[in-house]
Amino acid sequence: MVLQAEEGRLTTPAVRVLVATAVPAERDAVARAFTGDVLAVGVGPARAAAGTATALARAPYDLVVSAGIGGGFAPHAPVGSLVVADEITAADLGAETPEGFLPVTELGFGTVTHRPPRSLVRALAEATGARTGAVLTVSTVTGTAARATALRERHPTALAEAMEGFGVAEAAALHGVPVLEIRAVSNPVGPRDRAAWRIGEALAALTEGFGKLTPVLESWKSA
Ligand SMILES: O=C(O)c1cccc(C(=O)CC[C@H]2O[C@@H](n3cnc4c(=O)[nH]cnc43)[C@H](O)[C@@H]2O)c1
Repeated sequence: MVLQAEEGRLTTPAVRVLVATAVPAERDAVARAFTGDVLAVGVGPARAAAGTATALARAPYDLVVSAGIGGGFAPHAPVGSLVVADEITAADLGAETPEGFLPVTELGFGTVTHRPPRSLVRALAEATGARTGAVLTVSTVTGTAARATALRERHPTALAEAMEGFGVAEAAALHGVPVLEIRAVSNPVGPRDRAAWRIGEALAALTEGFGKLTPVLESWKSA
């Protein structure tokens, strides 16, 4: 490991973190509390993968974080709560069959799940008070109770859904970089009621969570 001279002392270099959000409002909420690189890469897994892969090709990073607001599965992840993913799963990448949904892995292709470093997830949850569980990546925001129930039945540990985590994780995996996903819950997963989304509350929770992140990342890097 290269050592840096800082005020006459030798220190280990800071952990290099890339945070990828979907939209600028999420980027700004993270950047209010966090000094690493924060990029708004766009909405959906494809834009998120492309934007993250481009950033990773330009500079070296130790960790990539997919972050933003998300839908929470009630009652496990209420509005305003923070979720750190112990599993980032593409929930609609596969095939429908008369017998039900088949993930691409059961069709013989690719992957549908990425797992963030367990010790880091645990440490972050302790530091921030976040809940830990699966965060699902969907290309279509869930808009019915039936779909919410089907997703929880298929993914019993799911706490939240969002639209970018799996894309960010695929890009990170291609570059051999560990990944995290952190979501602040703005709305329940279920019947669509966009007017009821508590975006301000969720963005404030995101800022507060990232304010507690840096010491955890520093001790993880040096561990
Ligand atoms: O209108 C605004 O001011 C505003 C500010 C910040 C973010 C937004 C978004 O619309 C972000 C879209 C982003 O949010 C994720 N998301 C949020 N809730 C859900 C959900 O229930 N299911 C899936 N995704 C959700 C998602 O990652 C979107 O990319 C607006």
